[in-house]
Amino acid sequence: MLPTSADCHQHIIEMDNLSFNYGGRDVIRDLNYQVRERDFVGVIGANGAGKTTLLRMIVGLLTPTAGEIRLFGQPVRRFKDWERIGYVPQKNALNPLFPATVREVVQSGLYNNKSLLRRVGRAEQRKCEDAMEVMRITSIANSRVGELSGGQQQRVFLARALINHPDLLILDEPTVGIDAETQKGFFELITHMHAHHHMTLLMVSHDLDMIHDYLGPEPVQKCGGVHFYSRHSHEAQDCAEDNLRHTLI
Ligand SMILES: Nc1ncnc2c1ncn2[C@@H]1O[C@H](COP(=O)(O)OP(=O)(O)OP(=O)(O)O)[C@@H](O)[C@H]1O
Repeated sequence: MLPTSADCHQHIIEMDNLSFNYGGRDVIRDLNYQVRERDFVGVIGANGAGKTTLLRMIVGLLTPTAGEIRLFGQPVRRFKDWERIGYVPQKNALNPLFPATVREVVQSGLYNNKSLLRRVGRAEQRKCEDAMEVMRITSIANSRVGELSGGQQQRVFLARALINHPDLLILDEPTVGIDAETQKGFFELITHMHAHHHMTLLMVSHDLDMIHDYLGPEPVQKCGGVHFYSRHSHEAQDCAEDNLRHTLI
């Protein structure tokens, strides 16, 4: 049977009957949702609805009370390909004495956090310079990251997440504390990466205008107070091509 437009792309994140509670109080209850390759999923909800809790389960920092999450088909607890995923948590406030420079922190994204101060080759330096340029932090490349403002630090962590061109980018309120111009540039960048480079994105945001403009007016799924908005890049065209390939092979 030929794939339909709904199923011709790999599931990147699968959440099956997922629940989480803190001390017996349900935060996420019985969530079933799949993020497919090339989806851009926006997660909206009031403060305390459970959005950060959900992202922390997806990246393996919290264990579900019930149900399962799979990443690229693997249960999270067995998943090893973390370099395929860029994750920027909410509020990365750093100790002012944190010794690394902006450049070193951005470069560390190449090594999945294994070594902050490892030597890098020319191609890797180029990637780092590109990521810093995109996030407009080149002029502070040699500053100690602990001494920067919250918004500047956030841009450093975004550059670090982008440096590897991850297959899946997970962002928890990525533009909080960032000035309007950089915010606009950042949204242009991620929507471009979605539409033209087919990156898969999962983003928690309170920016309803951006979510509605890019992802549409209605959520595709709701779980308690957590609402999911979604848009797929080039769905019809890609799937028509895939169907054709299936027919020809
Ligand atoms: N470690 C914890 N122990 C107990 N309760 C917690 C813990 N962390 C979060 N909570 C509670 O779980 C609920 C969900 O929190 P979560 O941070 O996931 O919400 P959120 O939707 O991301 O909120 P916000 O928009 O404010 O970031 C909140 O009521 C919060 O108080």
